[in-house]
Amino acid sequence: MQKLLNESESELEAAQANLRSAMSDLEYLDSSLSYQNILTNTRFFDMAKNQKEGLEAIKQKPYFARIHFQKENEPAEKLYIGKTSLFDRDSQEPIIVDWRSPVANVYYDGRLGDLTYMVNDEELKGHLFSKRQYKIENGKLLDVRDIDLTTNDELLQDALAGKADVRLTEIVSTIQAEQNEIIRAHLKQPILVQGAAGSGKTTIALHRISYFLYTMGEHFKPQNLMILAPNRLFIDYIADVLPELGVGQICQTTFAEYVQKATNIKVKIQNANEQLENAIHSVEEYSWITGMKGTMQYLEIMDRYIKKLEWQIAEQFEDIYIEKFRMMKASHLRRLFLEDYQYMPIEKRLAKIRSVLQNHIRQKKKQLIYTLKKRYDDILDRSIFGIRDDAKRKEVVTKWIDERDERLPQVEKEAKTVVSRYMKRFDKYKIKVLYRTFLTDPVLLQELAPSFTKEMQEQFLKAHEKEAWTLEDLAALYYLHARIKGVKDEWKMKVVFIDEVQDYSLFQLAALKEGLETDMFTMVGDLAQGIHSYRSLTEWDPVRELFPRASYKTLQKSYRTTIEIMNVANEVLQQMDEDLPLVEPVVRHGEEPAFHPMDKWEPKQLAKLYEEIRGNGHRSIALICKTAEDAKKAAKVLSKEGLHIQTLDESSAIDPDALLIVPSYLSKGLEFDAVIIAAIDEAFYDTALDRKLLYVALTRAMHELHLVAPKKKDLLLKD
Ligand SMILES: Nc1ncnc2c1ncn2[C@@H]1O[C@H](COP(=O)(O)OP(=O)(O)OP(=O)(O)O)[C@@H](O)[C@H]1O
Repeated sequence: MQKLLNESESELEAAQANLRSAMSDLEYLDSSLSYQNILTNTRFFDMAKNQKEGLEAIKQKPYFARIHFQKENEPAEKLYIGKTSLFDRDSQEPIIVDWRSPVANVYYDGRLGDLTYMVNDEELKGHLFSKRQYKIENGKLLDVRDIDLTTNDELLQDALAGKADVRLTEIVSTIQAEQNEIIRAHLKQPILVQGAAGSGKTTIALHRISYFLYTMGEHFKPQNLMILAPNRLFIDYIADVLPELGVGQICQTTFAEYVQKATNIKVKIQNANEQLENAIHSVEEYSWITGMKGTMQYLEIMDRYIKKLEWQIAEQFEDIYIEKFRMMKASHLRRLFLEDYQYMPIEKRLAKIRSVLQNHIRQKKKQLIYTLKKRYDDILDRSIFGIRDDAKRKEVVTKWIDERDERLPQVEKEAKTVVSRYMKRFDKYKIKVLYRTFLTDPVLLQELAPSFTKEMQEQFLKAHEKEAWTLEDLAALYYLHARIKGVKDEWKMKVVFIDEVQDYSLFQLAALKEGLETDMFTMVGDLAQGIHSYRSLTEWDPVRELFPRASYKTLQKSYRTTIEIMNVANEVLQQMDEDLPLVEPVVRHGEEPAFHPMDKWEPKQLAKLYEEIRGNGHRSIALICKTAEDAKKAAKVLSKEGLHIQTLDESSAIDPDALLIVPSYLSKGLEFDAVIIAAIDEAFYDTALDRKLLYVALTRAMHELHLVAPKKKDLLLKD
């Protein structure tokens, strides 16, 4: 590797020198030639630079596994697997194969013995003699182990015993077979994953992106991929993994952010977590509206609205004329709009009709001018030869010539402007105004939502008296925008990865699918953590109906927590209304979660507990409360003790050295070495929402869990 690195360095230097001389040649060479020259040399320079950086990145840990493998009808070989591939310069033989390459699948998936694997949709056969794992750090080989089915995956055990860095890391060396199946599942098809807390959903989604770009990179640029995460905090949390996996430049955003950018509609939306807080405190009025706005029923209402607009437009088509000559019939234009171009967004259809008309009129105009000229010629002929009286003849001929000379340019001019004038009748839509009109106009509401009772209509109108925007409205705005204006190419991602998909409504997913015109979605989520379920998904069947091509997978093993912590979390999971299977922790033991009875905030005691946890060697430690209000209180109380604390909100950048104070719902997706759940002022009640909030909080802990409350039942646990 050092030899390759040296070579690569000299190549880079050479490329740099070439580029420099290409630049200096710019002045006296023919400009297009020198431009070419610079372009080629820049490309060489970039390649050399990437290669050198790639080599440097893997130098300290070039590979993590080796397979002794024989492809059918070929000699057996020993293949080393690493994060990127490395080839012998002379023979072009692989020295290290990339973990994403087809043959590496054998390492993740294959049992020892005869097996099959796929290359470019073709099934190949082979025989696997052995799988070997290496532990290499800083260029030193620390351990070597042969693995097969019977031995426990010690590398995995090691990895899981590691410390959380308040960041997600890549797991290429310990990907498990069930996870590998999802990472490598058919890339051109959608996939939906129900995975238990800590089963690696987020991690897998990120590895699938890396695998996707490796395999399909020729057809898809990273800019065409989008990952939708719940909030900025979460994006920050995953941000480091993508470059580590060799993936940069992919759009990482939230649904709300994406919609506002793609539609260019700026609205201040009520935060989903504020809505959630309202739900926790049961203060939201008319909560049926929030739920309803996420359903396919609401999508149908929007469809009806769009139909109505279409008819209004269709009615405005009239025959189009130049002078008294009809250029195109209204009925034809209407048919183009309502039928032939129906697959396009409304404004795109109108633009298309405009250009069709323009072309058509350009053709027709030539004919028209020809006909008119001919008519004048005939008349002039007749006048010249038919009128005897000189004066009279002169008068008539002049009249016709004057008329002709005035009329023909007029027709030319008319032909140029008629389409623009004609199309002026069609206004450009303002989506926000359009949608607000629907929310506030009783007649329109009655027409579009006939199934609403009188009372529902009244509540609906009342709820929208004041202009306010929620996440649900964004889905509707996006849908209307997509159907009326169409999503611009730069925002039309071709492949979408959604984490925490249980927090989406069906309408949100349908709107995205419609706007992006693709179903290539990788969706991962967990219904047991569906804390927004009053407005989002409570089962997967409707999603599977929406994505009929999607494969559906489940992950039941949790890699995050110890058996002891998972047992407590499972006790809460069992109380949920949904019939969800218990989570199986991978075999890893730890301390029994400790219960510390506390009737009111005891800052000294909590500070002592925190110090004890730190004393056990843990670094990322969170104190989770049910609500933001409670978290604020905890922060106030504890900061008086002089502890270094940070209260997390959605846009926080996590301080790895602080005691993190987090409201339960915001902790979703994150993980910490140790977690203290404090239900001192606000207990978790026996409601669907509280059970989920508590479950989320419990499953954040990797190694240690402490429960602080007046009574165990405040945490929904038995004494
Ligand atoms: N195969 C694996 N090898 C090593 N670590 C793994 C593996 N799979 C998952 N992990 C680790 O388990 C933890 C949980 O993973 P991740 O956060 O992706 O799970 P999740 O299903 O998204 O969890 P949640 O639903 O709770 O957000 C992470 O620390 C991850 O690195």
